[in-house]
Amino acid sequence: MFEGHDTTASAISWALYSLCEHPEYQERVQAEVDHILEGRDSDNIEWSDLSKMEFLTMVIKESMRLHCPVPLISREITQPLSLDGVTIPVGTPCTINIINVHHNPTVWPDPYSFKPERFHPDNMKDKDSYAFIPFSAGPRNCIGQHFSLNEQKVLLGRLLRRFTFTLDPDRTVTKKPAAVMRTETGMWMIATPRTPSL
Ligand code: HEM
Repeated sequence: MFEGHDTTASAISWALYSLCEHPEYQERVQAEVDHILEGRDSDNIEWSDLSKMEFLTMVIKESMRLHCPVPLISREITQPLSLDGVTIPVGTPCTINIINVHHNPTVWPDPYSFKPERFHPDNMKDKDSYAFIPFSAGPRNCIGQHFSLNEQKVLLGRLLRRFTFTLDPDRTVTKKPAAVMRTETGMWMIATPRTPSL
């Protein structure tokens, strides 16, 4: 359940949260989805639509950078590791804090701001491949990452086609890092139906 369900549920929730905080980006995603579905008699998102969701993809990645659906992962040192003159012995537990990696200001300027443009391919071409590791990296990285990205695109695309989301002003959203990034008391939103042209 952790890998296949909770992670993607967290990613989708936090992406919607950021889109509530930035209505201009929410409108841009809606315009992209409306454009893709324009003139069709169904809101079904087809396989061939997924690659056209360029801005939504940037939103999803920026949200996973900012909110880190999996906040940290653990490993154990299997061979002596020399780091800045210190040798770390075999058997040492090692935590890779994904939140810190994703908020390093030398790699991600203004790291606490939500800026989907960071993930425009032109802005990513010189980035280190370990700068963005929501799915971990290396031989034991996430086997479901492509599935999850597609699932997020379908879910968010369909939700934003039908509704505009705003945060409930009476409920504060507070992050609670756990095995996945949760909230202290839930993430309350208001979904207002919209009427895009079919
Ligand atoms: C936003 C969604 C997801 C995120 C952020 C995510 C993140 C991760 C991370 C960080 C790891 C490495 C864990 C570690 O080394 O301790 C991992 C491993 C794994 N994930 Fe995902 N995951 C997501 C979705 C999925 C989905 C949808 C599936 C299955 C359909 C999946 C299946 C797995 C499996 C089986 C592993 C273990 C791989 C191994 O140890 O070789 N994940 N995931």
